[in-house]
Amino acid sequence: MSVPKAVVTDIEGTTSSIAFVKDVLFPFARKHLAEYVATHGQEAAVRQCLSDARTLAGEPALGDVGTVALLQRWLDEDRKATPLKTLQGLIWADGYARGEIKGHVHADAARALREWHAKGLRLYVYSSGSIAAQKLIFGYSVEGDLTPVFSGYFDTTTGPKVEAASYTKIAQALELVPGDILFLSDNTAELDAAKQAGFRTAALDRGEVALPPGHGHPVVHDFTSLDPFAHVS
Ligand SMILES: CSCCC(=O)C(=O)COP(=O)(O)O
Ligand SMILES: [Mg+2]
Repeated sequence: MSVPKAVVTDIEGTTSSIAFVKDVLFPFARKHLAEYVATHGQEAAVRQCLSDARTLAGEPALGDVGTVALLQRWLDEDRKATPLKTLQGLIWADGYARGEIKGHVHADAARALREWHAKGLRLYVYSSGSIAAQKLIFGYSVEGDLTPVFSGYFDTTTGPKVEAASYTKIAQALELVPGDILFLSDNTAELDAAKQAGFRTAALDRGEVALPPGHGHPVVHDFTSLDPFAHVS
């Protein structure tokens, strides 16, 4: 099989540790959510998130305090809801800018992404984190600014990561046939959806969570053992 023309990568559990997202990013957003909404609640982007959250919850009459409580519940449940993800990105922006957060990216992922980019492979991100949040984790990363290696970013505004239609949309946006794109993720439901859309896939098993048995995707433990230039699926 030919070399893929593009790689699309997940973040949490793939380029970056699950522990960083769960133990640093999510608690930071939870801690600052109420204060952020109180301070920025009149800004159009924040009002839109609050309104979208109420619509999504089917509770259009909820006040700001009730909406914050709803968003905190969603955060605790790790709901991949676009208004929550957008707000998280806005809150993290302050943390990154103040130097309170540095984005975790595994050294092997940073090294490989830079090498693949230098060799001309087109690289994209598809994460449930908002596009703004994706640019922050890679822009303020412990491995330096990785944003120059990426040609584009996709988030839940393209669609849920567990639906094949989302990957079809990404392939159309990249103007590539799905079989020319390799998708990397630690989540086999996402990999199944990508495979259903015709993408090539590889599962990252970094040992933080067990992959379900019998998923059928090629498995690698880090990016070092992943060579898209020799990839066969
Ligand atoms: C952009 S870093 C925060 C990631 C995040 O919010 C999340 O829900 C993880 O989603 P992923 O699709 O990267 O597993
Ligand atoms: Mg993931």
